[in-house]
Amino acid sequence: MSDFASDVEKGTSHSVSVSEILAVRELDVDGGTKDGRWQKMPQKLTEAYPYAFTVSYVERARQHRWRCSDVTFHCSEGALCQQWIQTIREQLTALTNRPKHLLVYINPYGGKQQGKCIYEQKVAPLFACASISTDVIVTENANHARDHLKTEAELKKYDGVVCVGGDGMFSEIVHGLVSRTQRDNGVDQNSLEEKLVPCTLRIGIIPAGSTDCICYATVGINDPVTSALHVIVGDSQPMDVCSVHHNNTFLRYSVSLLGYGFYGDVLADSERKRWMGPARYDFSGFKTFLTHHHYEGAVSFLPATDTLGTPRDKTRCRAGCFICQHDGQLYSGDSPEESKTAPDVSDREYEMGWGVVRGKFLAINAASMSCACPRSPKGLSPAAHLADGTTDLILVRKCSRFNFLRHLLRHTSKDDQFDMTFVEVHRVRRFRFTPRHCQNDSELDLRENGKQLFSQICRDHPACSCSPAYSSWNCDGEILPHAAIEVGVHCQLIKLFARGIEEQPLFEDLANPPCAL
Ligand SMILES: CCCCCCCCCCCCC/C=C/[C@@H](O)[C@H](CO)NC(=O)CCCCCCCCCCCCCCC
Ligand SMILES: Nc1ncnc2c1ncn2[C@@H]1O[C@H](COP(=O)(O)OP(=O)(O)OP(=O)(O)O)[C@@H](O)[C@H]1O
Ligand SMILES: [Ca+2]
Repeated sequence: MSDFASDVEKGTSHSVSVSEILAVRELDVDGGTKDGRWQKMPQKLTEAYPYAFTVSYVERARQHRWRCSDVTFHCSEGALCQQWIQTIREQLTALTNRPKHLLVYINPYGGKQQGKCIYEQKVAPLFACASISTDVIVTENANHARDHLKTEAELKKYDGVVCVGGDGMFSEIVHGLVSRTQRDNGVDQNSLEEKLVPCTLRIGIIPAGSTDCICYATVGINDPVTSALHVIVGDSQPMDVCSVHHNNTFLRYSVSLLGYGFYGDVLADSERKRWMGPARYDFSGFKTFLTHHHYEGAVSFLPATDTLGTPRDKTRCRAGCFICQHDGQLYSGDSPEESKTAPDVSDREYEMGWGVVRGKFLAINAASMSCACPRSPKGLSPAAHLADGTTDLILVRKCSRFNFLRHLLRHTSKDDQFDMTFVEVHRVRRFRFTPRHCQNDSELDLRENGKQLFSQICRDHPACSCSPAYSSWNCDGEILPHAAIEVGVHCQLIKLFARGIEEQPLFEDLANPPCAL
């Protein structure tokens, strides 16, 4: 290496794994790169080493943030410089997991309405630097991306689909891709017993929404540059998907939260206040907390008795998670065949052993992943796993406002939100909810009439303590049209351009090195 000088200070060594190199580009002797970028170089250096190339690579910063950094190598011989560039390019080409052509959907109205600007300023230049070509669609209405993926998109052309937006936009992509995959494979989504076919295309999320909880749980932060870099290096994170049915009819898919009672009411109220932006959830949350409605019904569930983890574990789902690598299964040997026997919702042997809980509930939540977000850094179910084939069913029984507030507050501290007499949590593969007053198919009419009646009464008598008979299900931020639902978890149905949250203790130490004498 004596013919080279790097612009990394002499004496410090720095190694970057090829898998985290984003691109390599040649520099002109005058300091300009062949791709038009310009870089200032000291004159002495250019005289001694007139040839140079720059390597762009992933650098880790605080709180799971990734940044694109450059290091330039100067060289005295042109042929040697070319050889290095060529070799690095060959190494990068050999990385087959990296996407080359992506389909990008931008929601211009999500979150703070910054989607387009975020993509153009922060993400597109990185994709270009990594030689990724894109077809970009700015959505014109809700469900544009879902319907395009479902029916029109020429999926064979792409190595992945990227959405710029929030959890709602991600949900559109999931619905489009999963439905398309089932249709192409002749699978009927209406049957809860059918084993769904996993999607082959990976999904990237460039966060530009209000909650971005999928990004938090899969990357550790909602930062557009970090997410773009995870796409470029071709990361892959499998994820469970819940299917939600009503009377053997498919309603929706869910990947994060299915919430009835508190979170359903917060969402229903907040939808009318979209103009407030992300603050609508805090406003409606406060209002819903004060109304303190409870709902009566029965929850039946199939516990995941054969699973490796529990919702009260201290360990967390992190990059390379052992539990997710084994589909959450307890298995006795190392044979790959054995580890592939993950039960899906279609397995009949699991028909036995259902549990039932009846009562009055303030909230019924099913968290398929932690649902960590800035409002609750550890999430609704801190020990939930991204890809173990289960969801954590959290039942919060009717209790005083004071106790419910204590429970909510624990989502923001280290204290255990499940360690309360009125809260129970079960790790399940499947569950059903039947509201108390639901007896026949006219539930929806009853629900709508009942809701209107009660909301009228409560508007007229704001201080009254009556609770309406029905709440709504919050399904990843969308309201479901039915209260009675049946839910099944489909293990690892989709894959994201992510790797799970990386443990970071080493970085924190390096960033604040101890003083040397
Ligand atoms: C006292 C403070 C307690 C704070 C407790 C906060 C717990 C927050 C847990 C958030 C869980 C988010 C789950 C993610 C669901 C997403 O699929 C979905 C789509 O993006 N987002 C929402 O539905 C958006 C749901 C947003 C829900 C926000 C709830 C805010 C509650 C505020 C309660 C205030 C009580 C104050 C009493 C003085
Ligand atoms: N062009 C559009 N016009 C109106 N709505 C759209 C458009 N494109 C997408 N949508 C819808 O906007 C909804 C909200 O978008 P998105 O998820 O990006 O932001 P958000 O709701 O602010 O964030 P979060 O879901 O994280 O809370 C989605 O459900 C999506 O279906
Ligand atoms: Ca899960």
